[in-house]
Amino acid sequence: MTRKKGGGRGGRGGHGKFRQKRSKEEWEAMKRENPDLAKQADYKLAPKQNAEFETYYQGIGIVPEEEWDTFMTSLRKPLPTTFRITGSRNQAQELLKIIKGQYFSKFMSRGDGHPTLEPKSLPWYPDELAWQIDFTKKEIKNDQNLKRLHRFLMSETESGNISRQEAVSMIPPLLLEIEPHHKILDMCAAPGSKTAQLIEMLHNDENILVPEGFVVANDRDNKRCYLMTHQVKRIQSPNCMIINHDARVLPNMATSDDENPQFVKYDRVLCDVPCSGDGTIRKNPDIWKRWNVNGALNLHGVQKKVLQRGLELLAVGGRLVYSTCSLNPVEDEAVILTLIKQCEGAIELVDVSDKLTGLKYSKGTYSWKVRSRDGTWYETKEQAPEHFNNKWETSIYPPIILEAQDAKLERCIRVLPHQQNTGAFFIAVLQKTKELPWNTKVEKTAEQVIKQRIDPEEAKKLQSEYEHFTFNFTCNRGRTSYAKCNLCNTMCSARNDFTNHLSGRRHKASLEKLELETEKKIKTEADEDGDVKMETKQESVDNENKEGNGTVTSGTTDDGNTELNGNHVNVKTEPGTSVSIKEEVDTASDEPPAKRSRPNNDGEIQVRFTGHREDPFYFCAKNDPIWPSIKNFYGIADTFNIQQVMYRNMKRILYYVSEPVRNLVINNTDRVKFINLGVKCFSNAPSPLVPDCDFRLSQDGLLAIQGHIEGRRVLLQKQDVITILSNENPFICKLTSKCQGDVYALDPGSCLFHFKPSESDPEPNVEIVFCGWRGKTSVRSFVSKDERSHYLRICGVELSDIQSEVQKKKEARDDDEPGPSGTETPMLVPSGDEAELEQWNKVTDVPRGLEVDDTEDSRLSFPPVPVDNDDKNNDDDDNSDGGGNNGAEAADG
Ligand SMILES: C[S@@+](CC[C@H](N)C(=O)[O-])C[C@H]1O[C@@H](n2cnc3c(N)ncnc32)[C@H](O)[C@@H]1O
Repeated sequence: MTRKKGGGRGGRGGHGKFRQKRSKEEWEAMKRENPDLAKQADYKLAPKQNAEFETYYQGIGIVPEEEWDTFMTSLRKPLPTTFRITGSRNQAQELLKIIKGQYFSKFMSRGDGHPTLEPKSLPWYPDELAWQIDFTKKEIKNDQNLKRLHRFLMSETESGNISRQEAVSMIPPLLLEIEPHHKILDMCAAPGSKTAQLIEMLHNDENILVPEGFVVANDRDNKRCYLMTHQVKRIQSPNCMIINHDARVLPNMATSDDENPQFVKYDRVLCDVPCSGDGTIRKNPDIWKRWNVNGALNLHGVQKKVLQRGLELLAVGGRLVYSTCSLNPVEDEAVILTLIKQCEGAIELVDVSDKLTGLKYSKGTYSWKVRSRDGTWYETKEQAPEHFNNKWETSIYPPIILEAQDAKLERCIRVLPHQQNTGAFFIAVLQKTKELPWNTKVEKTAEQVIKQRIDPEEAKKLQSEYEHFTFNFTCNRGRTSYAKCNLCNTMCSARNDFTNHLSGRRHKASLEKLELETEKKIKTEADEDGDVKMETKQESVDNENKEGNGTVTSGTTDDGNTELNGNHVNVKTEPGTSVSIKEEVDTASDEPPAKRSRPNNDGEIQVRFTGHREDPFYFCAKNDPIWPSIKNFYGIADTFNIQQVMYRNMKRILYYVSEPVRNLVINNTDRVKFINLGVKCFSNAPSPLVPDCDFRLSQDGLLAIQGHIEGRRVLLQKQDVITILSNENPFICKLTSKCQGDVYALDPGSCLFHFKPSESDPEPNVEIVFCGWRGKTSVRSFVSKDERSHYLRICGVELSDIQSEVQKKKEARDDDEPGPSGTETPMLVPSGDEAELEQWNKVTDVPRGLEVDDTEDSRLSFPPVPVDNDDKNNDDDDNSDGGGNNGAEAADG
């Protein structure tokens, strides 16, 4: 019998009959007729109470008794609004000036009987770039007086210049102290608010257009990876890649395709693990209903394994931040302490108390208790009944005081909601001081082992008995600290892990596979004389990987062991050969190489990743035939490496990635499931006006590549920026005389507009670079409407100044009068009411080429409308090119 999704009382995510979708009217009727039922059905109306939650946290003692009531009261209130100003330092400072001057000052004291807005900058966030307003998002949205602020926040968020993020969630990236050269791993990254912050920090130095470092953002949930793509895309960084793996077994990434490749060790790791989330109860009131003590107990194991893998991938000297939005020590200190003990001095908690000046928080706790669902408290494993201990891990119990002191657990940070009106959060900063004990390269010989063992006879016996294992007896007071299975690359950290592994399916399968492989090798490599060339077992496994038939990557599995990670892609091979992605791309051709991911029956080895199947990533070859025309047309310097340009399906949209990102992709396609990377830098949009080049610049990747572009650059004065951005297609003669000269000197086609502050034109104190089009008699910009608004704001333009023009245009449209030929079209900037905003969206999103034409004959010369339907790399809502179908909107191009 199958149960309907979401149906059934107590079913996963369902509140039985209450959980059906209702229209607004139905809700209203239900509230009138049966308020009790309505309350139960709507978690927003349900009482914010949970007796088990209260008893538990009162019993645990992380909130001082005298603060308990304030703590509970604050948990029941909705969250205030917080945001960060992003972007390069200069851009951020300019926007900050505008926010303070034009938005906040007006709302500081409204004098209309309403409470004032009182925005506060978060004292612990550098340069006044993070702000809190004690109004909820909804209050801001619904208050007529705050409409303008609301629209500003929305528009600047969409253009990526501010990020609406919970205050506490900004702390972990901050504590990672990112520098431009850092290799950064975000293990559980979706939906990506912290990833975005990490990428921004990587790009903090505006003198470095493409930093050396990179961000690998991973999430196990395939769908959430796509959510993250949207979040990350706003930042337009060629230094980031999104991958899709279980963080417990996150594959190693090779830095080369040598026989013995080096694997990436990250300088910074963010381990923002899945958690019970009770710290987000203010934002997610449904947690009141479903919280119980088992939530944390269930997650403790996963959290430990993700952290363990993070520490394995961290470079010695590197820093890892572990964080949860849970208040529960079982998910917090218990996880940290376990790993500190397990790592035997290789990691330590960092004291960051001086890094967060002004943040109120509680220090990590030394003691807690474990509670079962029947309400019994346990302080030690010994107190708990056997059935309880069989179910839960030993590491959930509190430590003895000395252990907690040794580990310096007080260095952990727990932010409580009432301390400064935020969500609750836990953060621990760890430093890796030496290699982890189970990763040390020196493996003990049987003789050494015997010397250090309490029971040398048993060690000797074990070592000779289990040929695939290496035993390490060097620590833990003479007890076996681990046995490593060299066959499966599995770490067994306790005696029962070892026996479980031996009898487990994985080990048996590996043994069988090894036998089969050895047999096969013996057969195929027997020469005519019957000589047999034997391979070592390790070589056999290595070769297997090179052929794309399984990848040896270590990772930690459900049972805490490290295993072979069977993540795979389809690698097209002729029988007996292996084709690397490098070889494919070096064969320059206009056609994409054969699809690597398409299975076929001859010679292709099919190996699978989970989730949505991704199109492959192809990199252009050095001598790629598409390149000379682009290079010549835009005057691209020789410093630009065409091999960093990538495409996915057809060479219609070209993406740019940083060099380290490219190298990681080409060396790891058979190990890693890449979801998204690169920024769009060129797209194919042929025009009869531009016979020499079919590719047009794209705003997304412009900042990353503009340093290499020597031609087709028009220097603007501030007045020109305003003219171009506030009109759809202004005549060239409306530009300043110097600018007119530059534009007339260009042939029609895609170009780059550049404003640099100078002595004569000092404001705004920030460079502005955007894509545009030089038509026959007019120019236009190719940037999204939100970006246009942003740059105009930076230039000090009050959008309402051109409101009347919008109104005129709107009226003309309403009367169904076509726009007069030979006139330029005023920009449609949103002003006051929703209707106008709607109109703005409508108009700027529709291809309007013919309508806004500025010369009679140019109507005939519109380029065919290129539809970016193979732009799968980025998601569908790409409006960065002025919205609508690319190219077709060009004024007269
Ligand atoms: C707390 S959320 C991360 C929030 C994110 N860091 C941010 O700031 O937007 C936890 C994430 O972990 C992911 N996740 C759960 N189990 C995982 C696993 N075993 N490996 C990797 N990701 C996992 C979930 O899909 C979820 O997106």
